[in-house]
Amino acid sequence: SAERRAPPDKIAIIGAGIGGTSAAYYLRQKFGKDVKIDLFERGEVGGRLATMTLQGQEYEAGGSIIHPLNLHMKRFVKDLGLSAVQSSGGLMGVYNGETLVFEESSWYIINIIKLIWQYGFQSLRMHMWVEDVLDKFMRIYRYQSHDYAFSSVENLLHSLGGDDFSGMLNRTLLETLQKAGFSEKFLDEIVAPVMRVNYGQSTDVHGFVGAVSLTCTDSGLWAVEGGNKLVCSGLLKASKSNLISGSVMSIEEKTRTKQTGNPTKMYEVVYQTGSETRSDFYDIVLVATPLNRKMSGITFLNFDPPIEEFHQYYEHIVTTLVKGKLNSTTFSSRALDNFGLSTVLTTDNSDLFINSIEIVSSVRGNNHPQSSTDGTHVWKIFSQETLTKEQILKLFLSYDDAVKRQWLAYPHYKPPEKCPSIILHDRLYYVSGIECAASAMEMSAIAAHNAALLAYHRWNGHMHMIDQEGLYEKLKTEL
Ligand SMILES: Cc1cc2nc3c(=O)[nH]c(=O)nc-3n(C[C@H](O)[C@H](O)[C@H](O)COP(=O)(O)OP(=O)(O)OC[C@H]3O[C@@H](n4cnc5c(N)ncnc54)[C@H](O)[C@@H]3O)c2cc1C
Ligand SMILES: CC(C)=CCC/C(C)=C/CC/C(C)=C/CSC[C@H](N)C(=O)O
Repeated sequence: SAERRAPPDKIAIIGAGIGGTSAAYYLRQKFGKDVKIDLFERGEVGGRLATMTLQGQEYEAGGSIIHPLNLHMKRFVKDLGLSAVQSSGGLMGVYNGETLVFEESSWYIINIIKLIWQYGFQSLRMHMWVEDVLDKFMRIYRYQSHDYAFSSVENLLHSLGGDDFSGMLNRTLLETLQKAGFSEKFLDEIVAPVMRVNYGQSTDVHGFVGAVSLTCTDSGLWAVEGGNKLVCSGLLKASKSNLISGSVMSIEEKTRTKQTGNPTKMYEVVYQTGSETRSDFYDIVLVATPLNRKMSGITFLNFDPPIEEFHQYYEHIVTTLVKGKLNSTTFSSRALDNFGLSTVLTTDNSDLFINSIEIVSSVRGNNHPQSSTDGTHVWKIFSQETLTKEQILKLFLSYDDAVKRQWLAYPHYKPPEKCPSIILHDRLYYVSGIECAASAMEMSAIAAHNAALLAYHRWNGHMHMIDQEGLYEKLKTEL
């Protein structure tokens, strides 16, 4: 077996969302108990996994749903002793600004007949296309369980399914599905609404994020009881990392003399905590927060060549929770008693001021929308802009309370996509670059695992464990 160098003394991770906390977990697994890991967080542990409180109950405000085949998230929940709850399976409709162009039925067989009647076998074909992408995507778990790492997002995707797979970043979902023979009607009425609810965008996103988004039409979606952010606090604790509440301002490489007397290149991390500015030195640094358009306010000082800048902007999305009685006549001619839908998605119509509206349950409920005798529910609305009072009154006959949270939610996807480097500098790694492929909790966990493996192999000179070609064939026969 390959020789191992002494582990690093100190590692810094910037950002305590799911990316940063899972990086801490995997770094601890790889480098062992003696490495000091500092995790910097300027806001709340969880980042985009956060809850909002409405009338004393907490609801997911950011990352909400998890796919049944998101194996890292599944493993975290198990290892941390948390519980999963199934996401509610109410009925969905699609509104185009004038009418409901599609409505689910509570009868499975009626649903199938409706789908075939309206769209032929396109729904089935779409599921087959998505399952094919997902099948290839699942190979990452095998590669990571054998400790293989990738130095770029493109290499990672290429290892999963070759040129066709990494090439999905370069074509729009629309082009991809049109070429596969899907009709305009199906793309407008089914595919586009799914892109709007999940990524606040259109079918102009690239094919890979399109497929990830469409996996949300699978059954068995779930969430973490008590809130998805519990995974982050659990991983932080399990990794025995040291949380530093502060905002990282700059990173610079400097030569330091360690206790051993050897001059060593380290990164100086300067951060603001309360009114104080402090700094500390690290052997390895992982950045687990988007660097796009200076969103995270981190400056890389005196790097030659300079650390690249990432220009792609993040979509502004507003989550609004309203406890009230829906004005169902905004969407259909039916009164509330007869409405029956718990989710309304929307087509890509610029006159619409919402992307979606759905009934939600509190993170401590059993995730079946709390029953209501008077037609009042808690509704979650996604919109590009903050809703005005007039807009809320258009959606609701009456409401008791409303709260909102704004996000720079996920990248604006515009193929062809050139992903950021994972290796920003010798021992400086970028976890969040994976969001160029798709932004989701599981994607951050995969990127974190990859960055931890990459840092470990590069530290120990195990270059054969990085960007290995033909992994699928190589591992197919191994148990
Ligand atoms: C409204 C919404 C709905 C979503 N729904 C889903 C969903 O249903 N399912 C799903 O899988 N995904 C969903 N996502 C996406 C998912 O939430 C994100 O992909 C994921 O949470 C990103 O995690 P992260 O750790 O990579 O980044 P973040 O959670 O953004 O973590 C980065 C952290 O870094 C901190 N930070 C930034 N700059 C500094 C600094 N200078 N110093 C110190 N700390 C800093 C931030 O405060 C933040 O806590 C949704 C996202 C949003 C916004
Ligand atoms: C990575 C793979 C294979 C699957 C992840 C699928 C997934 C859960 C993607 C999340 C997409 C996303 C950003 C959804 C946002 S809105 C979700 C939901 N409708 C809500 O109510 O919050």
